[in-house]
Amino acid sequence: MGAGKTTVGRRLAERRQLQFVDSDHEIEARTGVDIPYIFEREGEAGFRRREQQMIAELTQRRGIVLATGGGAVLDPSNRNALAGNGYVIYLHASVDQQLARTARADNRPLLKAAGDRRETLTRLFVQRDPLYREIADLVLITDGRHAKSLVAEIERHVQ
Ligand SMILES: Nc1ncnc2c1ncn2[C@@H]1O[C@H](COP(=O)(O)OP(=O)(O)O)[C@@H](O)[C@H]1O
Ligand SMILES: O=C(O)C1=C[C@@H](OP(=O)(O)O)[C@@H](O)[C@H](O)C1
Ligand SMILES: [Mg+2]
Repeated sequence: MGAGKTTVGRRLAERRQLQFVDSDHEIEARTGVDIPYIFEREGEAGFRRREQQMIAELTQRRGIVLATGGGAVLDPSNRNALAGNGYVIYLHASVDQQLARTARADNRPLLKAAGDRRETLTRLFVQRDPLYREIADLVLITDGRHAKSLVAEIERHVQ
């Protein structure tokens, strides 16, 4: 969360004239409600089921830039679908950077729940970082870097 998947993904798609798809936005469009509402009604497990279905579907499309939610990497079938169908970029961000980038938004239920945000992000980072590395074709350190420069670096790698 706050690594810049949605922001960098959208800019990359614009630059390459590809369609941009964000799995969270697709889930919201399909259900007609927002992510916090899904967490409220169905819990995280319900959201993960929807996310898994959506990623299975979206990874069958070609010629798109797909941004996932930060927790999609937890599910082995998501990891297989992503690694098997696309070029996977891990946008790495430190917990400090994530805290700064997510400070204002209130649309991330895992960060709104009771408890210390730093502790939550640290726990998620420890759990997820190895899983991202397992499937990444490219790892980019995003701390202190503008989206524009990250997009330029991705373009250099994929060309
Ligand atoms: N490289 C960056 N530098 C500065 N701010 C960024 C960068 N990438 C994203 N942001 C900002 O951080 C916030 C979270 O970015 P977002 O793209 O939603 O992250 P994610 O989808 O990975 O959770 C947004 O307000 C966005 O404008
Ligand atoms: O890290 C997570 O588990 C989540 C990240 C969110 O997406 P972003 O990573 O785009 O914020 C969204 O899918 C949901 O709130 C759960
Ligand atoms: Mg996002």
